Order: sequence, then C-alpha cells, then structure tokens
Amino acid sequence: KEKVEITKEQQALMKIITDAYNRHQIPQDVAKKLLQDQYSAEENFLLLTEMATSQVQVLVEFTKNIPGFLSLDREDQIALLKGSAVEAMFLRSAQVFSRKMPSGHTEVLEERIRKSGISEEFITPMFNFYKSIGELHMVQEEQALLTTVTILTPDRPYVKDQQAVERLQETMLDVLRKLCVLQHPQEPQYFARLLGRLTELRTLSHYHTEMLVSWRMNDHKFTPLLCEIWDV
Ligand SMILES: CC(C)NC(=O)n1c(-c2ccccc2)cc2c1CN(S(=O)(=O)c1cccs1)CC2
Repeated sequence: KEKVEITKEQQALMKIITDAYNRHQIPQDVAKKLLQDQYSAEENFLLLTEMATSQVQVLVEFTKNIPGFLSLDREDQIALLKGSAVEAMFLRSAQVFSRKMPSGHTEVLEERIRKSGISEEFITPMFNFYKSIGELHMVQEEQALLTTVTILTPDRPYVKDQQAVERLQETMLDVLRKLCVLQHPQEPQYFARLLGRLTELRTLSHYHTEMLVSWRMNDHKFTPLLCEIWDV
C-alpha cells in the first residue's frame, strides 16, 4: 500500500487556496435575503442575479490568489475566467445549498430558486447536482481545490498556452488526489467521484446557456458583469 504524503510545499499551496476560498465568500446579507419574507418570481430572479453577480466578483478575486495564475498570459487568464464562470457558479451554489443551515432554511431556499422563472427542465438537473455534491461531504480544502481545478481547465475556448494551464492544473490535481486519500481512507474511489462531478458540471453549463435564452425571451435583465462573463 503506497504511503500517501502531502509535501510541505503542497501544504502551503493548499493553505493559500483554502484561505482565499474562505476569505472570498458571498456576502451573507445577500444569501440571507433569499430566506426573508415572501418573494415574487420577479424578485427571486433579481436576488439570484444579485447573488450570481456578487459570486463572479468573488471568483475574480479568488483566481488572483491561485499561485501561478497571474503568471499566465493575460488573455488566457480572461479565457479561463469566462470559461469556468458558470461551472464555478454551480459549484458554489451546490456548496451553499448543502451547507448546514438552520432547520427549514434549505427548503425555503429551494422554494425561492424553484420560483424564480427557471423552467422545470433545468430545475431538476440543477437540484440533482446540488444533492450529488452534498452527498460527498467535502471538507473546505477539497471544495477550494475542486473549484481551482475547474478554473484551471486547459481546453476552454480561446486558451492559447494550454500546456501552461495543464501544468498548473496537474499541480492542483496532485494535491487534491492526496487529500482525498487522506480524508477518505475508507473510500479509495472518492477522488474519482469528485472528478466525475466536474463532468456533471459541464453538462449543467450547457443547460445554463439554454436557461439564458429562455430568460432573454421573457425579457429578463442581467447585470453588465453577467452579460460580459456569459457573452450575452
Ligand atoms: C450562491 C450563488 C452563486 N448562487 C446563485 O446565484 N444561484 C443559485 C443558488 C443556489 C443555491 C443557494 C443559493 C443560490 C441558484 C441559481 C443561482 C444563479 N443562477 S444564474 O446565475 O443562472 C442566474 C439566473 C438569474 C439571474 S442569475 C440561477 C440558479
């Protein structure tokens, strides 16, 4: 049985990423708003717009703390952000959704999201994803590293130096793999299950593109930042 050991450098890398991930949280007041009194579909939509916009700002700040990210080609940095924004949003949503909340809050949150103008065909896969992430009971280091691995996906559109991104992603994958073995010794397939979620994320981001089309049809407005990052 191979002895898995996280090196000093990997420990330091994990600390930088996890601290950054925890530091850049969605403002609690925005998340709390979703739990306040009765909302109309229109107001639920506006709240999700506000949360998603704030999450994009959080994402940009977070990526600046990924060691090596700022050394990448500037245009590639933008391509990685745009390419991963939707997936990072779904991942963050799943983590917010599966977080321990006071009793009844999760149900209210689910209700608000269901009543926000998103068509049923996207609601089901979205909540299935939230639950499948919740079942993994990821520790915060795993959450931070999984988001980092998602951002550092080399084959996003318009990435020029894919090798440079691949090298960075492999560094993160190695730490994540070791962490999974150490955190879940009774489940040798845990790391593989985590990476399987990234495949599910890609499918969700295709749904998202269609969600946007249906919202546009009903004349829903997005913020300039969301329009820019989603190319709408
Ligand atoms: C935590 C933040 C990042 N999550 C968030 O904003 N959510 C959440 C969500 C999930 C669990 C807990 C709390 C919130 C569900 C949905 C969104 C946003 N999207 S969206 O970006 O397509 C959007 C549609 C219209 C305007 S913005 C729609 C679905």
